[in-house]
Amino acid sequence: MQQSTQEKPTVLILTTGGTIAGQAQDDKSLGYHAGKTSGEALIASVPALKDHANIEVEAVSQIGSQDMSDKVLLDLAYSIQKAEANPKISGIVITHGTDTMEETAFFLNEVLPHKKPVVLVGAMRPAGYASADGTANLIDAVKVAGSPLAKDRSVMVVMNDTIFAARSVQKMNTTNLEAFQAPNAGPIGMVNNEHVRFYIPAQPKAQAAFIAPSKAPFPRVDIIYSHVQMDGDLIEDAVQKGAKGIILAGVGDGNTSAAALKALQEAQQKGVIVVRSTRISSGFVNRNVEVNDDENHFVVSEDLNPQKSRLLLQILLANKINTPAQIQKEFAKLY
Ligand SMILES: NC(=O)CC[C@H](N)C(=O)O
Repeated sequence: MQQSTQEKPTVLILTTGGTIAGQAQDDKSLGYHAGKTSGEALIASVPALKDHANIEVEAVSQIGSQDMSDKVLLDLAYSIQKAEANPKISGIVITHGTDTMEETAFFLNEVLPHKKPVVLVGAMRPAGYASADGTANLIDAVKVAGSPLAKDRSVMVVMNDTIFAARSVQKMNTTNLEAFQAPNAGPIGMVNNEHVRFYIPAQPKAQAAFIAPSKAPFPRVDIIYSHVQMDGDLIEDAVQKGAKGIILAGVGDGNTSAAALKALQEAQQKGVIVVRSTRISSGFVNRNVEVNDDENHFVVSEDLNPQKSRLLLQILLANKINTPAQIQKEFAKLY
Protein backbone atom coordinates (compact mmCIF):
# COMPACT_ATOMS: atom_id res chain seq x y z
CA MET A 1 0.00 0.00 0.00
CA GLN A 2 1.30 3.47 -0.90
CA GLN A 3 1.93 5.87 2.01
CA SER A 4 2.09 9.69 2.01
CA THR A 5 5.54 11.29 2.43
CA GLN A 6 4.70 12.41 5.98
CA GLU A 7 3.89 8.98 7.30
CA LYS A 8 6.66 7.23 5.39
CA PRO A 9 9.85 6.37 7.27
CA THR A 10 13.19 7.59 5.95
CA VAL A 11 15.63 4.79 5.16
CA LEU A 12 19.31 5.33 4.42
CA ILE A 13 20.70 2.92 1.84
CA LEU A 14 24.46 2.34 1.99
CA THR A 15 25.66 0.68 -1.21
CA THR A 16 28.77 -1.52 -1.33
CA GLY A 17 28.44 -3.55 -4.56
CA GLY A 18 27.79 -7.28 -5.09
CA THR A 19 25.48 -9.10 -7.48
CA ILE A 20 22.63 -6.80 -6.51
CA ALA A 21 24.67 -4.12 -8.29
CA GLY A 22 25.89 -6.60 -10.92
CA GLN A 23 25.61 -6.52 -14.67
CA ALA A 24 25.24 -9.65 -16.75
CA GLN A 25 27.73 -10.22 -19.57
CA ASP A 26 24.77 -11.50 -21.59
CA ASP A 27 21.54 -13.29 -20.74
CA LYS A 28 22.73 -16.77 -21.76
CA SER A 29 25.88 -17.49 -19.79
CA LEU A 30 26.37 -17.54 -16.02
CA GLY A 31 29.01 -14.81 -16.24
CA TYR A 32 28.51 -11.35 -14.78
CA HIS A 33 30.46 -8.62 -13.04
CA ALA A 34 29.54 -7.89 -9.42
CA GLY A 35 29.35 -4.30 -8.21
CA LYS A 36 29.27 -2.64 -11.66
CA THR A 37 26.22 -0.45 -11.09
CA SER A 38 26.67 2.72 -9.03
CA GLY A 39 24.69 3.10 -5.81
CA GLU A 40 22.55 5.94 -7.19
CA ALA A 41 21.77 4.03 -10.40
CA LEU A 42 20.89 0.90 -8.45
CA ILE A 43 18.37 2.73 -6.27
CA ALA A 44 16.99 4.71 -9.23
CA SER A 45 16.34 1.40 -11.01
CA VAL A 46 13.79 0.43 -8.33
CA PRO A 47 11.22 3.28 -8.32
CA ALA A 48 8.84 1.20 -6.14
CA LEU A 49 11.15 1.82 -3.16
CA LYS A 50 9.54 5.23 -2.83
CA ASP A 51 6.18 3.61 -2.09
CA HIS A 52 7.61 2.30 1.16
CA ALA A 53 10.06 4.93 2.39
CA ASN A 54 11.78 8.21 1.70
CA ILE A 55 15.16 7.06 0.47
CA GLU A 56 18.60 8.54 1.06
CA VAL A 57 21.61 6.93 -0.62
CA GLU A 58 25.28 6.90 0.29
CA ALA A 59 27.81 4.98 -1.82
CA VAL A 60 30.40 3.33 0.42
CA SER A 61 32.16 1.06 -2.09
CA GLN A 62 31.59 -0.67 -5.41
CA ILE A 63 33.12 -4.11 -4.98
CA GLY A 64 32.34 -7.81 -5.07
CA SER A 65 32.15 -8.80 -1.41
CA GLN A 66 35.08 -11.20 -1.86
CA ASP A 67 37.08 -7.96 -1.75
CA MET A 68 35.47 -6.67 1.44
CA SER A 69 38.15 -5.09 3.63
CA ASP A 70 38.60 -3.96 7.20
CA LYS A 71 38.64 -0.38 5.92
CA VAL A 72 35.19 -0.71 4.28
CA LEU A 73 33.86 -2.39 7.45
CA LEU A 74 34.97 0.64 9.45
CA ASP A 75 33.51 3.05 6.86
CA LEU A 76 30.17 1.25 7.16
CA ALA A 77 30.26 1.37 10.97
CA TYR A 78 31.01 5.09 10.84
CA SER A 79 28.17 5.85 8.39
CA ILE A 80 25.76 3.90 10.56
CA GLN A 81 26.86 5.72 13.70
CA LYS A 82 26.10 9.01 11.95
CA ALA A 83 22.69 7.70 10.87
CA GLU A 84 21.98 6.58 14.46
CA ALA A 85 22.45 10.19 15.55
CA ASN A 86 20.23 11.58 12.79
CA PRO A 87 16.62 11.69 14.07
CA LYS A 88 15.27 11.80 10.51
CA ILE A 89 16.47 8.28 9.73
CA SER A 90 14.43 5.28 10.90
CA GLY A 91 16.57 2.47 9.56
CA ILE A 92 19.55 1.56 7.43
CA VAL A 93 19.85 -0.85 4.50
CA ILE A 94 23.22 -2.05 3.22
CA THR A 95 23.35 -3.50 -0.29
CA HIS A 96 26.15 -6.07 -0.26
CA GLY A 97 27.55 -9.03 -2.15
CA THR A 98 26.37 -12.30 -0.70
CA ASP A 99 29.76 -14.06 -0.42
CA THR A 100 30.82 -12.29 2.78
CA MET A 101 27.52 -10.73 3.79
CA GLU A 102 27.38 -12.79 6.98
CA GLU A 103 30.79 -11.46 8.04
CA THR A 104 29.88 -7.80 7.57
CA ALA A 105 26.56 -8.39 9.35
CA PHE A 106 28.32 -10.07 12.27
CA PHE A 107 31.03 -7.40 12.54
CA LEU A 108 28.52 -4.54 12.58
CA ASN A 109 26.35 -6.40 15.06
CA GLU A 110 29.23 -6.52 17.54
CA VAL A 111 30.37 -2.91 17.26
CA LEU A 112 27.17 -0.91 16.81
CA PRO A 113 24.52 0.31 19.18
CA HIS A 114 21.34 -1.50 18.32
CA LYS A 115 18.54 1.02 18.26
CA LYS A 116 17.83 1.51 14.56
CA PRO A 117 17.49 -1.57 12.40
CA VAL A 118 20.38 -2.32 10.06
CA VAL A 119 19.45 -4.66 7.21
CA LEU A 120 21.93 -6.24 4.82
CA VAL A 121 20.55 -7.33 1.47
CA GLY A 122 21.89 -8.79 -1.75
CA ALA A 123 20.90 -10.83 -4.74
CA MET A 124 21.71 -14.24 -6.11
CA ARG A 125 20.97 -13.26 -9.71
CA PRO A 126 22.07 -10.02 -11.37
CA ALA A 127 19.61 -7.59 -12.94
CA GLY A 128 18.87 -8.68 -16.49
CA TYR A 129 18.61 -12.40 -15.67
CA ALA A 130 15.26 -14.12 -15.84
CA SER A 131 13.69 -13.93 -12.35
CA ALA A 132 16.40 -11.66 -10.97
CA ASP A 133 15.83 -11.37 -7.23
CA GLY A 134 17.57 -8.08 -6.40
CA THR A 135 14.56 -5.78 -6.82
CA ALA A 136 12.27 -7.83 -4.60
CA ASN A 137 14.97 -8.32 -1.98
CA LEU A 138 15.75 -4.59 -1.91
CA ILE A 139 12.10 -3.62 -1.49
CA ASP A 140 11.79 -6.20 1.31
CA ALA A 141 14.89 -4.85 3.03
CA VAL A 142 13.56 -1.27 2.93
CA LYS A 143 10.23 -2.46 4.34
CA VAL A 144 12.00 -4.20 7.23
CA ALA A 145 14.37 -1.27 7.93
CA GLY A 146 11.42 1.14 7.97
CA SER A 147 9.18 -1.04 10.11
CA PRO A 148 8.60 -0.02 13.75
CA LEU A 149 8.63 -3.77 14.51
CA ALA A 150 12.31 -3.92 13.53
CA LYS A 151 13.57 -1.49 16.21
CA ASP A 152 16.06 -2.92 18.73
CA ARG A 153 16.70 -6.00 16.60
CA SER A 154 20.33 -5.27 15.83
CA VAL A 155 21.77 -6.23 12.47
CA MET A 156 19.75 -8.46 10.16
CA VAL A 157 20.01 -10.07 6.74
CA VAL A 158 16.97 -10.06 4.46
CA MET A 159 17.06 -12.46 1.51
CA ASN A 160 14.36 -14.42 -0.30
CA ASP A 161 11.43 -13.20 1.89
CA THR A 162 13.27 -14.24 5.05
CA ILE A 163 14.75 -12.24 7.94
CA PHE A 164 17.83 -13.59 9.73
CA ALA A 165 19.86 -12.43 12.74
CA ALA A 166 23.51 -11.52 12.13
CA ARG A 167 24.96 -14.08 14.53
CA SER A 168 23.27 -17.15 13.09
CA VAL A 169 22.93 -16.41 9.37
CA GLN A 170 25.13 -18.27 6.87
CA LYS A 171 25.38 -18.54 3.13
CA MET A 172 24.62 -22.24 2.64
CA ASN A 173 24.35 -22.58 -1.13
CA THR A 174 26.57 -21.18 -3.87
CA THR A 175 23.83 -20.11 -6.31
CA ASN A 176 20.29 -20.98 -5.16
CA LEU A 177 17.79 -18.22 -4.46
CA GLU A 178 17.35 -19.80 -1.05
CA ALA A 179 21.06 -19.42 -0.34
CA PHE A 180 20.84 -18.10 3.22
CA GLN A 181 19.87 -20.09 6.27
CA ALA A 182 20.49 -20.03 9.99
CA PRO A 183 21.21 -23.71 10.66
CA ASN A 184 21.33 -23.42 14.46
CA ALA A 185 18.73 -20.79 15.20
CA GLY A 186 16.43 -20.56 12.16
CA PRO A 187 15.08 -17.32 10.70
CA ILE A 188 13.77 -14.57 13.01
CA GLY A 189 11.03 -13.33 10.70
CA MET A 190 9.52 -13.09 7.25
CA VAL A 191 8.49 -10.37 4.86
CA ASN A 192 5.98 -10.48 2.02
CA ASN A 193 3.92 -8.04 -0.04
CA GLU A 194 1.79 -7.02 2.90
CA HIS A 195 3.65 -7.72 6.12
CA VAL A 196 6.84 -7.71 8.08
CA ARG A 197 6.55 -10.37 10.78
CA PHE A 198 8.93 -11.44 13.53
CA TYR A 199 8.80 -14.79 15.30
CA ILE A 200 10.66 -13.62 18.42
CA PRO A 201 10.52 -10.45 20.53
CA ALA A 202 13.13 -7.68 20.12
CA GLN A 203 15.95 -7.61 22.64
CA PRO A 204 16.83 -3.96 23.36
CA LYS A 205 20.47 -3.36 24.25
CA ALA A 206 21.81 -0.28 25.99
CA GLN A 207 25.06 -0.16 24.01
CA ALA A 208 27.32 -1.93 21.55
CA ALA A 209 29.08 -5.04 22.80
CA PHE A 210 32.50 -3.71 21.77
CA ILE A 211 34.24 -0.66 20.38
CA ALA A 212 35.17 -1.01 16.70
CA PRO A 213 38.90 -1.44 16.11
CA SER A 214 40.36 2.05 15.71
CA LYS A 215 42.22 1.30 12.49
CA ALA A 216 42.45 -1.05 9.54
CA PRO A 217 43.81 -3.63 9.03
CA PHE A 218 42.67 -5.39 12.19
CA PRO A 219 45.06 -7.69 14.12
CA ARG A 220 46.09 -10.64 11.93
CA VAL A 221 44.02 -13.78 12.56
CA ASP A 222 44.31 -16.74 10.17
CA ILE A 223 41.83 -19.55 9.50
CA ILE A 224 43.33 -23.02 8.99
CA TYR A 225 41.15 -25.74 7.47
CA SER A 226 41.45 -29.28 8.85
CA HIS A 227 41.42 -32.42 6.69
CA VAL A 228 42.68 -36.00 6.36
CA GLN A 229 46.49 -36.36 6.54
CA MET A 230 46.89 -32.88 8.00
CA ASP A 231 50.32 -31.71 9.10
CA GLY A 232 51.29 -28.65 11.11
CA ASP A 233 52.98 -26.68 8.30
CA LEU A 234 50.28 -24.08 7.65
CA ILE A 235 49.91 -23.47 11.38
CA GLU A 236 53.66 -22.91 11.71
CA ASP A 237 53.56 -20.58 8.69
CA ALA A 238 50.77 -18.53 10.25
CA VAL A 239 52.80 -18.10 13.44
CA GLN A 240 55.84 -17.09 11.42
CA LYS A 241 53.81 -14.55 9.46
CA GLY A 242 52.86 -12.89 12.75
CA ALA A 243 49.33 -14.16 13.34
CA LYS A 244 47.97 -13.01 16.70
CA GLY A 245 45.30 -15.68 16.51
CA ILE A 246 44.55 -18.90 14.66
CA ILE A 247 41.05 -20.18 14.03
CA LEU A 248 40.94 -23.91 13.40
CA ALA A 249 38.19 -24.88 10.96
CA GLY A 250 38.27 -28.29 12.58
CA VAL A 251 36.60 -31.55 11.64
CA GLY A 252 33.47 -32.46 13.61
CA ASP A 253 33.47 -30.96 17.09
CA GLY A 254 36.53 -28.79 16.30
CA ASN A 255 38.99 -31.70 16.10
CA THR A 256 42.18 -32.05 14.10
CA SER A 257 45.10 -34.44 13.55
CA ALA A 258 47.74 -35.12 16.19
CA ALA A 259 50.33 -33.27 14.07
CA ALA A 260 48.14 -30.17 13.70
CA LEU A 261 47.24 -30.30 17.39
CA LYS A 262 50.92 -30.31 18.30
CA ALA A 263 51.51 -27.25 16.06
CA LEU A 264 48.55 -25.49 17.71
CA GLN A 265 49.95 -26.24 21.18
CA GLU A 266 53.29 -24.74 20.12
CA ALA A 267 51.54 -21.70 18.65
CA GLN A 268 49.66 -21.15 21.92
CA GLN A 269 52.89 -21.41 23.90
CA LYS A 270 54.27 -18.59 21.73
CA GLY A 271 51.32 -16.38 22.74
CA VAL A 272 49.04 -16.98 19.74
CA ILE A 273 45.35 -17.32 20.64
CA VAL A 274 43.97 -20.62 19.34
CA VAL A 275 40.23 -20.92 18.73
CA ARG A 276 38.77 -24.29 17.79
CA SER A 277 35.86 -23.83 15.37
CA THR A 278 34.50 -26.33 12.86
CA ARG A 279 34.07 -26.84 9.13
CA ILE A 280 30.56 -28.20 9.92
CA SER A 281 27.77 -25.68 9.31
CA SER A 282 25.63 -26.43 12.34
CA GLY A 283 26.03 -27.31 15.99
CA PHE A 284 28.34 -25.97 18.68
CA VAL A 285 32.00 -26.70 19.39
CA ASN A 286 32.20 -28.00 22.95
CA ARG A 287 35.07 -27.57 25.41
CA ASN A 288 37.20 -30.44 26.70
CA VAL A 289 35.60 -33.30 24.76
CA GLU A 290 38.32 -34.88 22.59
CA VAL A 291 40.78 -32.01 23.12
CA ASN A 292 41.76 -30.82 26.59
CA ASP A 293 41.13 -27.09 26.15
CA ASP A 294 41.79 -26.26 29.80
CA GLU A 295 45.24 -27.81 29.71
CA ASN A 296 46.10 -26.33 26.29
CA HIS A 297 44.64 -22.85 26.97
CA PHE A 298 42.51 -23.13 23.85
CA VAL A 299 39.24 -21.32 23.19
CA VAL A 300 36.19 -22.95 21.55
CA SER A 301 34.02 -21.01 19.11
CA GLU A 302 30.65 -22.23 20.44
CA ASP A 303 28.15 -21.60 17.60
CA LEU A 304 30.37 -19.28 15.54
CA ASN A 305 31.70 -20.53 12.23
CA PRO A 306 35.38 -19.91 11.41
CA GLN A 307 34.84 -16.64 9.53
CA LYS A 308 32.74 -15.10 12.32
CA SER A 309 35.13 -16.48 14.97
CA ARG A 310 37.94 -14.70 13.16
CA LEU A 311 36.15 -11.35 13.28
CA LEU A 312 35.16 -11.75 16.91
CA LEU A 313 38.74 -12.53 17.90
CA GLN A 314 40.00 -9.51 15.95
CA ILE A 315 37.47 -7.27 17.70
CA LEU A 316 38.38 -8.71 21.12
CA LEU A 317 42.11 -8.25 20.55
CA ALA A 318 41.48 -4.67 19.41
CA ASN A 319 39.49 -4.14 22.63
CA LYS A 320 42.44 -5.48 24.69
CA ILE A 321 40.55 -8.60 25.67
CA ASN A 322 43.47 -10.93 25.16
CA THR A 323 43.72 -13.86 27.57
CA PRO A 324 42.23 -17.23 26.55
CA ALA A 325 39.93 -17.18 29.60
CA GLN A 326 38.57 -13.68 28.86
CA ILE A 327 38.20 -14.51 25.19
CA GLN A 328 36.37 -17.76 25.94
CA LYS A 329 33.89 -15.84 28.09
CA GLU A 330 33.03 -13.55 25.17
CA PHE A 331 32.66 -16.42 22.68
CA ALA A 332 30.27 -18.12 25.09
CA LYS A 333 27.93 -15.11 25.27
CA LEU A 334 24.92 -16.13 23.22
CA TYR A 335 22.16 -13.66 22.63
N1 LIG B 1 25.52 -13.31 -5.22
C1 LIG B 1 26.51 -12.46 -5.00
O1 LIG B 1 26.33 -11.38 -4.49
C2 LIG B 1 27.92 -12.91 -5.35
C3 LIG B 1 28.70 -11.84 -6.09
C4 LIG B 1 30.04 -11.52 -5.49
N2 LIG B 1 30.92 -12.65 -5.49
C5 LIG B 1 29.88 -10.88 -4.14
O2 LIG B 1 29.82 -11.50 -3.12
O3 LIG B 1 29.81 -9.69 -4.13
